[in-house]
Amino acid sequence: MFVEENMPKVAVIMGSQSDWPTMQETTNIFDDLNIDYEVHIVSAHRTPERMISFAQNARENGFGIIIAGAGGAAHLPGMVAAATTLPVIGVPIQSKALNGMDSLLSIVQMPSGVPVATVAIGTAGAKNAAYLAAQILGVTDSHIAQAITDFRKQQADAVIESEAHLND
Ligand SMILES: Nc1c(C(=O)O)ncn1[C@@H]1O[C@H](COP(=O)(O)O)[C@@H](O)[C@H]1O
Repeated sequence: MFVEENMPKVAVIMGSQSDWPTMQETTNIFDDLNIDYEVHIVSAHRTPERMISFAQNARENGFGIIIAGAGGAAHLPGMVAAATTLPVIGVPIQSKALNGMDSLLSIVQMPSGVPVATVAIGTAGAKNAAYLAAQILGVTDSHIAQAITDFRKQQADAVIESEAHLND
């Protein structure tokens, strides 16, 4: 695995272990793109001191971006964003009761001055959180930028390929 010297890690955090099947979609992409990350369970509600300590120390612990997944009353991404100036990407987990609309609205409507870059509900959002983080890292890391360019090409080729089969 190639990791550029001093490249910041991405923190992938989630409110509960039950969010892992969704957030694993994020880390699978980091594995494919050779991006360094750590996974932690941190909850604004259940482990508030741990959340504040995690967010306040994230930069000195080598993180450059935080991806936070949470469901229901999804306060984690916004509260982490309040306690750090690192960019925070919020992933609304698809909750059972309200299908993730609760998660989405809890994450997306931040007051001005404390942004959370909010992606779509569920696994599509978890994947896009990884691509967005990679694109941000790619601003200063040419290897990651190239990996994204290669991925986009494969994606486009797959679309063309899928069309070809329609006419078999
Ligand atoms: N939204 C939050 C926060 C938080 O925002 O701090 N902590 C846990 N949770 C969410 O509660 C849901 C149910 O959790 P359990 O399955 O553990 O009961 C999860 O989707 C989690 O993200």
